Amino acid sequence: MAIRFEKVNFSYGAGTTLAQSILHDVTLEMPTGQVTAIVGQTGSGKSTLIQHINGLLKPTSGRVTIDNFELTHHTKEKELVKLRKSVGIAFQFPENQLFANTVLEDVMYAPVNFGATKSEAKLAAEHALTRTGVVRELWGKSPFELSGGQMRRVAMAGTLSSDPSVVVMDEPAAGLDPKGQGELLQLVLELKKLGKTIVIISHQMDHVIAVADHVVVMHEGRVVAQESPQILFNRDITWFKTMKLDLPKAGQLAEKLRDEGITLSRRPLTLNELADLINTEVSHE
Ligand SMILES: Nc1ncnc2c1ncn2[C@@H]1O[C@H](COP(=O)(O)OP(=O)(O)OP(=O)(O)O)[C@@H](O)[C@H]1O
Repeated sequence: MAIRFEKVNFSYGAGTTLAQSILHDVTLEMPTGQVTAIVGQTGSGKSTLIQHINGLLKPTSGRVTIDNFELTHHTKEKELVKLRKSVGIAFQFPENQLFANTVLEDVMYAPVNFGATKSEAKLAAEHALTRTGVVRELWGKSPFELSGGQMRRVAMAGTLSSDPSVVVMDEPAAGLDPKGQGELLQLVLELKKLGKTIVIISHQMDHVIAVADHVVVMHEGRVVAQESPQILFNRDITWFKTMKLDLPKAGQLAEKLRDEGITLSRRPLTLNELADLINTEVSHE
């Protein structure tokens, strides 16, 4: 599913005296079947932007097109059901996404909500939990008994269980240990192989280099770059400083890859390259 933003402006509290203008004239494209990373300093509007992809937020003006669905200020809530089935979002704070009595029930919620029978939903949930590395012993527990990293995996399973064609992840690696981060990046690449369109917000430039085909850079609510990582990471260092991006680390990584003869244009990275990049071990299964 191709995603296109055209001249999107967004204000929280639009039309009130407290209106806060956050997105300014955002025009961008997230290609079908590719991984788009959104980067930018804290408060640049990344989370606000991605909530437009499934209509949780609607543009104050402009429009978002997701395949043939058009989202504008005037789109009615009941029209959004179809869109929400196609677009799954894993939020920045998984604890806000979880609510059911058990892990399994939580992950079954989306498929049931979109019309699956209980047994179909259970199968889908079990599959998603396995895929995100949640061990069976945790399936009967309350999601609120889990560690931060486990909660994130369960929330991710809840996003995947309804098999959306677009998967949006807001800081999915936050709270995961290095091994968990490696597994998460592998999951992103697996989902891409399945043909999904993936949007990932990340502050970690090494992760961006490892998985992204396309990078959107946000600065103070505006898109200031949208290009391949190869082109982006060849920009002048002063540009990254202005955008307050963590370039030193990204720069070193790009340098290291070049030294080792791994060109950024070769996609996907092998598991060894990936492990090396994020300094951890990844499983070869
Ligand atoms: N529900 C809300 N109501 C009012 N203002 C909000 C709301 N959510 C976010 N904001 C404001 O919008 C701006 C952009 O926030 P947003 O969370 O989209 O940025 P971000 O780039 O995702 O930041 P971070 O990297 O810290 O997650 C910030 O100034 C934030 O305070």
